[in-house]
Amino acid sequence: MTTRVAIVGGGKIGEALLSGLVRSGHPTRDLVVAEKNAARGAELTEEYGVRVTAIADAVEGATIVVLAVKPADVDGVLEIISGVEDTGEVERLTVSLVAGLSTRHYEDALPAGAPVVRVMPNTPMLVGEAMSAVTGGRYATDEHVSTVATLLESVGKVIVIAEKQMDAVTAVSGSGPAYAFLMAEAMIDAGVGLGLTRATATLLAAQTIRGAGVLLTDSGLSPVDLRAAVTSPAGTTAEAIRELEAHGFRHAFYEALRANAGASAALRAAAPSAENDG
Ligand SMILES: NC(=O)C1=CN([C@@H]2O[C@H](COP(=O)(O)OP(=O)(O)OC[C@H]3O[C@@H](n4cnc5c(N)ncnc54)[C@H](OP(=O)(O)O)[C@@H]3O)[C@@H](O)[C@H]2O)C=CC1
Ligand SMILES: O=C(O)[C@@H]1CCC=N1
Repeated sequence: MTTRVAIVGGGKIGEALLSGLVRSGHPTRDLVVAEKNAARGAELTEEYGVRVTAIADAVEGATIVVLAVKPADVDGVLEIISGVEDTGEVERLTVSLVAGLSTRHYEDALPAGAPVVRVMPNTPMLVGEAMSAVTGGRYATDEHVSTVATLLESVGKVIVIAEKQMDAVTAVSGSGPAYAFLMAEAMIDAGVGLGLTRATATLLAAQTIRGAGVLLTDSGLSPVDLRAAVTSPAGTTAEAIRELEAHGFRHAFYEALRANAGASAALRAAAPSAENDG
């Protein structure tokens, strides 16, 4: 059966999914976006050739409804979706990309027994290089989870996890690209400080991070081994690593990821129907 996907929220991650699906050959006639901001909607139509419409219209006939709005906008969207009659011709699967909120939160708002799958993706989906983690709610069957996993495999790598791991996943891979970009900014600024042009420093940092990423995913070696291979005895890298460690680099990551996971849990605690079992 055709997978007709409605993406509610055409912001950063909604566009990343849209772009990834279009790049992977998903027919645009089977994709529709609901986006509140008309100018933004027009941009998406121009860029990807997809129809942008109101939520109720987008959801009608969709087999998968993806929620890609900010956590605070979720309940309003769920109210509209719940009001759209399920014709019974196609089963509607609700997929949330939203941080923090548990599958139970959606199940409580949707018609009884509605299947819900929760995903934590990341923005490299835009270029088909996402890392997505998937978990099913109480009414989601293995088939629902595998339908979503298959869809997301077309835009990157996928793992199926237990819902209780979602906050940790958000901390590592959901937000992870931001840490890599922050590191790139810092390397570029430091390179400029050492006399490189910004363009040269940007090229050097970007290709270095890309190359290191490919080594990490494809070499079969651990990060420890890969770093050791760069760190020549009495060499330059050892000096840099010593400084990074002296400035609390590793500790900063522990604390940053803890703060990130805490922020996810806080989103759940603040939700109107406070469900804390995610
Ligand atoms: N960005 C990321 O890297 C990741 C984000 N996520 C999750 O994805 C969700 C979206 O994040 P992100 O894309 O960054 O946020 P954005 O603000 O970029 O995107 C959300 C979009 O949804 C629109 N919107 C809000 N309400 C409605 C509505 N009722 N109908 C249609 N569109 C609506 C917003 O419009 P307006 O701005 O006008 O309100 C905005 O364009 C969040 O819940 C986040 O936790 C998950 C993983 C990674
Ligand atoms: O910053 C956020 O809240 C979202 C979730 C993961 C990445 N971006």
